[in-house]
Amino acid sequence: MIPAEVFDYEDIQLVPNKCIIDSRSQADTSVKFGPKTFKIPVVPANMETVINDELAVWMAEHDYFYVMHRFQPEKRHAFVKTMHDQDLFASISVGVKQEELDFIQELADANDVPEYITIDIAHGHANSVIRMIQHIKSLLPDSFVIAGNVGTPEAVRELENAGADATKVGIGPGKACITKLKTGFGTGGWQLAAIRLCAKAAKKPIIADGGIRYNGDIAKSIRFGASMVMIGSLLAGHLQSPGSVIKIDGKTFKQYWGSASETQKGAYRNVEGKQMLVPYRGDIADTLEEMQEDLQSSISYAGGDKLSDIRLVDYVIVRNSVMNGDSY
Ligand SMILES: NC(=O)C1=CN([C@@H]2O[C@H](COP(=O)(O)OP(=O)(O)OC[C@H]3O[C@@H](n4cnc5c(N)ncnc54)[C@H](OP(=O)(O)O)[C@@H]3O)[C@@H](O)[C@H]2O)C=CC1
Ligand SMILES: Nc1nc2c(ncn2[C@@H]2O[C@H](COP(=O)(O)O)[C@@H](O)[C@H]2O)c(=O)[nH]1
Repeated sequence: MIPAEVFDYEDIQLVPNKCIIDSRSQADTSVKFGPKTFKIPVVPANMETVINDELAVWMAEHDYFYVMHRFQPEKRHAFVKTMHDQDLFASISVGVKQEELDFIQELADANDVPEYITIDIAHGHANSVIRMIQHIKSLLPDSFVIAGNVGTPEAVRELENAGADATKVGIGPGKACITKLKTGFGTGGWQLAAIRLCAKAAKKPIIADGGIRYNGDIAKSIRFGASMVMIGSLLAGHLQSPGSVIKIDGKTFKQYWGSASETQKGAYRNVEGKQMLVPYRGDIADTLEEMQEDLQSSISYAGGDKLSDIRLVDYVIVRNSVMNGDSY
């Protein structure tokens, strides 16, 4: 049962503990997720304006997790082969339609086994997703399967019981999302509380997906039980981001659109996302490094020396007042 009392990122402050390290550089931000260990618990969203082949290669080469999107389905098999030819891990997304089941069979027949497969649909607590998890696990048992998206403990349990190795939590908190407005449903506005509820039910890792607006929100996601944090808008404005560059009144932006937007779908049918511009932010390497430095600081404030120490800190609920109009 979902409690009526819920909160989101801006309502929470983590409470500091005594520092036990002499330099933030001593704080270890690395995370084991599935078969591999990554530098930070951050993954760019599997969206067409956030990740592409080139960025995926760069991320894998630099020990960052990535999930390739599923919107050029005909290129996915070659993508897996190309990554493996370069001795890099392959991490792809799939849907749940018949052609996606067939694609899994195709990969299995060719023995091209992606290290990670993310089942990516809007309402992941569905029989179609359970069928897909079981299909992947029977044909590609060595792939680590991430299933989503969900927003309830029941959904996490059911997908885990079906064989998912991790679940992705977040229905409607995304920046380009209009699910809450179009359907009345979702975790938009209480995403952090949803992560907490889902993580308490989970026996396997969860990914917090959507709603990250500041680097500190990554630490908050970890505190409430996430093992990995998926980020769209905050990572869509970079030199390497696939969206086009747009200049308005001397300011530079990049395009960012929802995977369920009219732009992505090419038709106004079951639209639950919009297109928007995000500020240009330069090289993604700098942003990821800043995220790592900020997480190292978070670990030091937690009184620890590793990521999981953030899980142990107290928190206070400050009901939106924390921002006080702050921004940077
Ligand atoms: N995280 C989030 O809050 C959200 C994310 N998205 C993203 O948008 C993209 C498109 O998502 P999605 O529309 O699911 O993908 P698809 O259009 O590929 O739909 C996947 C399948 O699920 C069916 N389906 C979709 N939604 C529902 C539903 N509410 N009830 C029953 N069946 C459903 C579709 O059939 P049919 O189309 O005939 O219904 C289709 O067969 C994905 O990348 C997804 O992650 C979209 C919305 C919310
Ligand atoms: N409701 C919708 N959610 C979407 C859509 N496209 C992507 N998404 C989700 O948003 C996050 C990224 O959120 P952000 O706050 O970091 O920008 C992404 O990972 C998806 O889960 C959409 O069209 N509608």
